Amino acid sequence: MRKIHMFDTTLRDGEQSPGVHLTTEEKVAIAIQLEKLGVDRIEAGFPAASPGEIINVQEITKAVRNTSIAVLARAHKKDIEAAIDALRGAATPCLHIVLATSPIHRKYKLNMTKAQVIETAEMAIKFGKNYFSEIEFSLEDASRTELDFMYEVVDHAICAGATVINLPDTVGYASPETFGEMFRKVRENVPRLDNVMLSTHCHNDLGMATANTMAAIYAGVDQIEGTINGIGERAGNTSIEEVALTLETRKDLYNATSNIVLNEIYNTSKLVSQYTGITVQPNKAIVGENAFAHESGIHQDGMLKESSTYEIIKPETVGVSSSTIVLGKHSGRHALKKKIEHLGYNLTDEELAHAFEKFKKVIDQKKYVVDDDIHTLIDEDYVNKNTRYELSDLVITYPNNTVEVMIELSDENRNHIKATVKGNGVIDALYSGIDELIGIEFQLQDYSIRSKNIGKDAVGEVIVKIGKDNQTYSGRGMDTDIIKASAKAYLTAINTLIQDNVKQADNFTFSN
Ligand SMILES: CC(=O)SCCNC(=O)CCNC(=O)[C@H](O)C(C)(C)COP(=O)(O)OP(=O)(O)OC[C@H]1O[C@@H](n2cnc3c(N)ncnc32)[C@H](O)[C@@H]1OP(=O)(O)O
Ligand SMILES: CC(C)C(=O)C(=O)O
Ligand SMILES: [Mg+2]
Repeated sequence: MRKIHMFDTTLRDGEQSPGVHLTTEEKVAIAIQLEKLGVDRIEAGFPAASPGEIINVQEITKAVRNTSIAVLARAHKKDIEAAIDALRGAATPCLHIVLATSPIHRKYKLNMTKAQVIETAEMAIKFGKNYFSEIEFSLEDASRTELDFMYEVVDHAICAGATVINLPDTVGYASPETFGEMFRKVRENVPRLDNVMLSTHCHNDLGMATANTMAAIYAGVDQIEGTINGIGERAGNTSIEEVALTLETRKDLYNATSNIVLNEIYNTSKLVSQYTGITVQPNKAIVGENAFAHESGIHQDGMLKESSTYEIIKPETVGVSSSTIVLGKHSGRHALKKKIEHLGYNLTDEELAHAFEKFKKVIDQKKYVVDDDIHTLIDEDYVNKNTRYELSDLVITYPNNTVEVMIELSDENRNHIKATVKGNGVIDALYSGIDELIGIEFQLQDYSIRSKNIGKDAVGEVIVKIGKDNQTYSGRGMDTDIIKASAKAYLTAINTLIQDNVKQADNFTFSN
């Protein structure tokens, strides 16, 4: 199987995203993470851009020793000198020289003839070759360059010493049907390409950066260039994570792989988003918030039965902890049942049908149904109906600097039972008293408390989880008195435990 060389330009083309300016520390932190991700080469910056950029690259070359570091320069002596300065201490440096070749760029931007373009490229590569063994030469705007001229430039560049030839789709003009063909033709017409690496670099102006990159891989390129989260000039670059996952998922088609450590993808995406300030769109492939979220009933049902029905990538593969089931307007009974079980309830089919009917009414009024809504719609009909033990009285005293709780419960036959217990704090005494009265063994797994609104008289909400025989039961209690809320939550969980056993849902996270 072929190995595709992954050239990451998050710190160069990615930093060309409008509004992005990374500090030295941020660039170094991203470079370290890119090395962990397993990219083969990191383009660390454009040293001629500013004295600070030279320092940025120098710091990166100190921190990253096992991954090749490249920098970009125009076909200009002073740009190459800045690159020499920046890469002086690098372990495996690469000089990347760019010069446009398309008629539009030659005429309007460079004001150069074809012969001048070839001469300028040759001079720059030969000058760079005195300092670097690895030189990448990019024919900027290659996808809009005449093929015959492209062959000529590529051949001259290789003769001058280029070790990588990069044919970029600088303005995102290419389409997969013809882009792959361009690489086949250039290989056929420039035999010397067999001795160097052939690369591509795509932009996303028409939303086809990854598609074009995959077409180039299919046509035989050795290296692809891209950025994390697809950031970059204008609409951005090919996103490295999309290519890595396409190779992983479609080995049957591309018969190629990469050195990317897939489960570092999500962490890397988060880091880049945090430092660049560019948020990832929720529906972005692989790293978007919704990439592993399922909202509609038919999909959720399929997912719960067998995740491969609706997921071609397992979230853990890219470092995401789990898929998400989002309860919304389009959700169905299977998802609701799973959610209800996840919250610690076990309903009969009839109760579930009733809860589902109520759920559909609630969702017509709200965009999302959160855990509170589910608790409310079930507690109204179910928990309250099945209550065995209820709090009937509670007295808290503090004799001689200790805590003592007198608790009275009514049981299912409306008999009143009482206990007075000392404890290490009110909740400890309260829960010990309840344990003594009910006499069932279980473990308190979790206790949490929060305020439902603002002010001294706010309603406190307590959620507890208790466990017995590898099963978990939860209970919720609300009261302006948080001790009473604690007692109610504990009793609800105990009533559910007594009533039956409920298995916790696994493998799925529910959004709330
Ligand atoms: C496709 C890409 O992404 S290429 C990389 C783009 N990245 C950057 O430009 C970031 C860093 N750039 C910079 O900081 C500045 O542009 C600098 C320092 C490099 C140059 O600044 P200036 O000298 O003021 O020139 P300016 O950027 O305004 O114009 C570009 C000049 O370079 C020339 N030029 C453009 N590309 C190239 C090239 N590949 N090789 C040689 N000359 C080039 C242009 O024709 C123009 O020349 P002119 O002044 O004779 O008309
Ligand atoms: C420097 C080159 C490779 C580039 O960024 C482009 O052509 O888009
Ligand atoms: Mg680019």
